[in-house]
Amino acid sequence: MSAKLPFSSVGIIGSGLIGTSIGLALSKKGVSVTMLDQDSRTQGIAQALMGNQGEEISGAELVIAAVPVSAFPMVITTLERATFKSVLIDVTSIKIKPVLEVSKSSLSSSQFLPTHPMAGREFSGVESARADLFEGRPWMIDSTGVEQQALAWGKALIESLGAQVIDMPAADHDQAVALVSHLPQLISSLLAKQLTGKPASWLELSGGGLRDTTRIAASDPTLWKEIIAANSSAIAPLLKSLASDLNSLVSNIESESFVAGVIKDGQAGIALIPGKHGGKAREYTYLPIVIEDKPGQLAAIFDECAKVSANIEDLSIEHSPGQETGLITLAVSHSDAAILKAHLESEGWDVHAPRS
Ligand SMILES: NC(=O)C1=CN([C@@H]2O[C@H](COP(=O)(O)OP(=O)(O)OC[C@H]3O[C@@H](n4cnc5c(N)ncnc54)[C@H](O)[C@@H]3O)[C@@H](O)[C@H]2O)C=CC1
Ligand SMILES: O=C(O)C(=O)Cc1ccc(O)cc1
Repeated sequence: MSAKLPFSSVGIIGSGLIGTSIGLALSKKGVSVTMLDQDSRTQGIAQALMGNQGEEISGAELVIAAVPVSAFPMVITTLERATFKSVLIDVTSIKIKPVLEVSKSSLSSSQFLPTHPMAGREFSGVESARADLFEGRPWMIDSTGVEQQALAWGKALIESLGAQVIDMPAADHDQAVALVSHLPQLISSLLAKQLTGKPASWLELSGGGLRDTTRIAASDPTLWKEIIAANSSAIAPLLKSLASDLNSLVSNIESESFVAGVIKDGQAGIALIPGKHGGKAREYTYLPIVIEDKPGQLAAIFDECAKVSANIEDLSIEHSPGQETGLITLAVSHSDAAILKAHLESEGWDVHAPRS
């Protein structure tokens, strides 16, 4: 039994990005983890990563369903057949649907904790899994009607992975993620689509702005088509509102004051996004450092940060083709910025004036 966790064995159904990331983090804490997947190759890799043999899933104290939205009913059927009586947790990106599906099954609704980690990557699959994926991220649960032990186990699991529990009703969650996750995914995909068929020489000019706004366009269409379909009623009004804003912009694109208003409204919106631990909006200092285009520069900067205990909150790298130098910008706290700038300069790095 792990020192901190109230359970010692976990079965994870779905050995992709999310399932294997949870498994890796739990294995590191001494929990016995059994990985299952419909794909035997994937299951083999995931189980090998856990460093143990795996056991019968029906014997696990806690089962986590980490499958696509459409596969959750199959997980329910598997557990029904195994007369599974213990705690079940899911991680699917929408919440009303799985709650309804469990309520219609012979599984106990009070032993089922619906959850959603607001962490992930644009790359799916077992190969993309990382034990630290959930560190510092919000992880939604809906505790409505959930029995005490199931709730305590779910919270212990989430907190042990370094995530922050946010309890809200499934219906509120689905409205919220339509805005903060599903709309951004669709906009990112539509934006990236505009790039197809354009001259490669134009795309060579791409900077951080395009990269920031299109990163999640690399996401898996199979996974996302199901998420969007399951939450379409919450997403549709947001798309209509956006379409109306786009139409107004098209009509007023020649008006400087209208465009200034669009940019200003965006500033007001971005200021509302909380910092990485769900606290107040970001207040970082951005430190630009010129680096040479040779291997090891990034690692060397991280090493210097560690020497003065500077915590990197975020970073961006700008690099033009054929250029022998690049620019790395570190986002750090105000106090870390001053210490880090002085330290890097004393070590001979080319550090430029910080900006807020
Ligand atoms: N990708 C992301 O960033 C996030 C995904 N999620 C949710 O987590 C769930 C898993 O997503 P990912 O790990 O990204 O997907 P993934 O595609 O990396 O992994 C899903 C795995 O489930 C397996 N699978 C499908 N049907 C199965 C079945 N009936 N029985 C056993 N295994 C089955 C697939 O073979 C695949 O290995 C999804 O419901 C998704 O909405 C939640 C938060 C973030
Ligand atoms: O990569 C990102 O920034 C994400 O936002 C990943 C993500 C994808 C799906 C979810 O349900 C939650 C998070």
